[in-house]
Amino acid sequence: MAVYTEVSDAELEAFLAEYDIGSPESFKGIAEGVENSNFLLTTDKGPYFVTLYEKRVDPKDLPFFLGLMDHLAARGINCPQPIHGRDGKALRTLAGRPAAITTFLQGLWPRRMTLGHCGQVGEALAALHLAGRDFELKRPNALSVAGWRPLYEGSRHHIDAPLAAELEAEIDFFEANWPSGLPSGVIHADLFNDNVLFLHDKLSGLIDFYFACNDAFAYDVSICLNAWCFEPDKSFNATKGRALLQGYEAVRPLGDDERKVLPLLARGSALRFLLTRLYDWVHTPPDAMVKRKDPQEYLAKLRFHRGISSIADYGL
Ligand SMILES: Nc1ncnc2c1ncn2[C@@H]1O[C@H](COP(=O)(O)OP(=O)(O)O)[C@@H](O)[C@H]1O
Ligand SMILES: N[C@@H](CCOP(=O)(O)O)C(=O)O
Repeated sequence: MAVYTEVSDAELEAFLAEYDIGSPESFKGIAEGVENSNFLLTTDKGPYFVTLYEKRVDPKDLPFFLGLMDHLAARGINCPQPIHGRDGKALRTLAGRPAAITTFLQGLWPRRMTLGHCGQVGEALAALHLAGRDFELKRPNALSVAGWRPLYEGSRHHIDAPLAAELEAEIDFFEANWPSGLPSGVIHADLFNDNVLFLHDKLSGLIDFYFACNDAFAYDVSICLNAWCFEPDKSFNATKGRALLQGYEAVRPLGDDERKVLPLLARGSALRFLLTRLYDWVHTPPDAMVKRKDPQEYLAKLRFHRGISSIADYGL
């Protein structure tokens, strides 16, 4: 259960008075989620999604995230659209936290990922990359290579020496070999299966833009290959990988420069999620409200990609 902040009736009433979205009928905490407190608000005009931004979201990034959702929604991307109050503002304060209301998207995220999901995710990712090209605000990727060593340093005393040596060698390698000059723009940076909604097997929404930033498009593709194209036994499913890439390239073909470095990027993105999961694993008390995600899953992916030298080796 991840509702960190309780909202009193009086606080909710004062907050909603700023909007023109009808009279509230119910306001329920949403158990899923890790970072923020989320609520389903139903008014006589329909359902809305209310988020109170908790400590891990830097308030200075909120104009980027909310502005991006506005921008993408205006360009036809199915993502939560921030609701603006009568004063024009989408961001205000509720129960002492920065808070916003967005549209509520129908659909469920898939627990089992199919070929059909992978193709649609590829298409949606490319559409997002194209739609974000003229977004004016910028946000550097705080979890790119420069952010990896601090995560490792904060975790190293909790892991065994061989694993520490392996991770340190990976970070040394990437600090010296991270590709630059790739086609870049706004990326989602966390498009995992729990951030994509489907309705009757058709993609109905992309959510959770709170890691979005400016970085290489191909890096975002590599994040999706890792998140969508491995099986529970940790094996890579090349058929799913092909479906994802074909979906992506139907909308935005990858350049030769991007294809060449995809294995390196996939290894890097595996390390990025391994390190954040490891950091959370050792710093989140076992009785905390949130379920910790398994770092081992991403260690296996990292090791897999380390053995790959070209995109053809994946069977793609
Ligand atoms: N705009 C939305 N419309 C409908 N459901 C949503 C919306 N945004 C998020 N959700 C639901 O809430 C859950 C938690 O949202 P998420 O943004 O992933 O939270 P967190 O950032 O706290 O991890 C998602 O798994 C999804 O089911
Ligand atoms: N997708 C990341 C964790 C980020 O959590 P989210 O609920 O905000 O998507 C992972 O799997 O490690």
